[in-house]
Amino acid sequence: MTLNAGSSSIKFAVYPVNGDHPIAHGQLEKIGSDDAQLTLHGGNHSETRSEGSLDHTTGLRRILSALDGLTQGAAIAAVGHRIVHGGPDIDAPKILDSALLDKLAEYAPLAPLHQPHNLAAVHAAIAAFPEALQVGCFDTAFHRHHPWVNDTFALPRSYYDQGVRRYGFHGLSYDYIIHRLAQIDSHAAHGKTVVAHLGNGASMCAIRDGRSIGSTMGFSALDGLPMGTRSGQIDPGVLLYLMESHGMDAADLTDLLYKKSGLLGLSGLSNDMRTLETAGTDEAEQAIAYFTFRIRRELGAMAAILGGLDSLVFCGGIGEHSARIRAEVCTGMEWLGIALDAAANEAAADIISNGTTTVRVIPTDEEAIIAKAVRGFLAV
Ligand SMILES: Nc1ncnc2c1ncn2[C@@H]1O[C@H](COP(=O)(O)OP(=O)(O)O)[C@@H](O)[C@H]1O
Ligand SMILES: CC(=O)OP(=O)(O)O
Ligand SMILES: [Mg+2]
Repeated sequence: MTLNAGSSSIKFAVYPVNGDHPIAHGQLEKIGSDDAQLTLHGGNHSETRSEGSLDHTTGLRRILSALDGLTQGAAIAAVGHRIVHGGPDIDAPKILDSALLDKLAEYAPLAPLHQPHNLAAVHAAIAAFPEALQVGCFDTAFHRHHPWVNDTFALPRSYYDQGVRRYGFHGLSYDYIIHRLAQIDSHAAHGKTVVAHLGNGASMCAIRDGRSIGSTMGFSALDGLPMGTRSGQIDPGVLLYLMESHGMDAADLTDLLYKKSGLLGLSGLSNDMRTLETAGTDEAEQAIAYFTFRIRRELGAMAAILGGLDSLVFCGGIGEHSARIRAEVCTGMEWLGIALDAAANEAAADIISNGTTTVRVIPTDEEAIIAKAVRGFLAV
């Protein structure tokens, strides 16, 4: 079984121990809204149902009971978990024992929208499947060998030694995409690639010869692009000002930056791109304009650190499904060798650019990369 708790979703799948096609899979989306949707697929059965308003904990309980029905009580040999933060040392999947779980709990303040839910899922899985192996797969692991200049901040060196580093996230998604790109076009997978993972959380990754050399996310999953409810990059002077002049403390800033900013804050309406694209208000349009502006800006920066660009890949809920956002990101990027093919983009075709830089849409599959890691531990 794989469990992948994102900020607004829980994705899940059940695989046979020695096969890479899930026997059941699905997702609970729009957690935190009053209209969460649970989609289930398994055998001949497919359904989407409204779950109303629920949190991650209740959502996980409903998922486990729905899966029980779909898998007809099949024994669960192992559960693979997406864990957003693995800290400075972890660069590969790990068996989750109690010492490691205690260590991972210490990183919860660094990823408050994710780490507590990821660890709650581990404890729920231990309770539900006490005999199963529990495996952690880390969003940070793919980025752990960044060049030093991209791993540090310009603070006194002791902070780096204490773990104040640029970690980067969405690593399971990037790992999957680069594996998939290697299957589609092995030459491209060895080249200079930028992957834009645009979901409720959004980041971009600069990949050279299959390895991450830069991420727009940094110490936390707040940095870089604006997101559903997160600010993205912000001048730290703003935070000092808010503390000094508005009397805000750490809890106020956490709430502001993680839960009230980004697309939600700018639009005053929603964190959900589908809602913003159809809203038609000036504020919703400005939120979309800021989102795509920051993606283009980071794309230029990443092409600079890569020394050029061979491939741009879109993935994540927005990257995979919004032709409009892909078009707005690509507009004006001819100088980078991108020439959008509008019809191919509308159709979300494999290749959507006619220029020297290949632009692709590749649906990401964090579950597949988790399941692969788990199979490694089961030695099948
Ligand atoms: N057809 C669509 N058009 C535009 N945006 C979409 C579409 N489908 C999903 N999205 C957006 O994808 C985002 C969720 O992405 P996802 O990767 O599932 O989230 P999470 O970061 O929680 O894993 C939401 O903003 C949602 O509106
Ligand atoms: C790290 C992160 O932002 O994850 P998600 O996109 O699933 O919220
Ligand atoms: Mg996600």
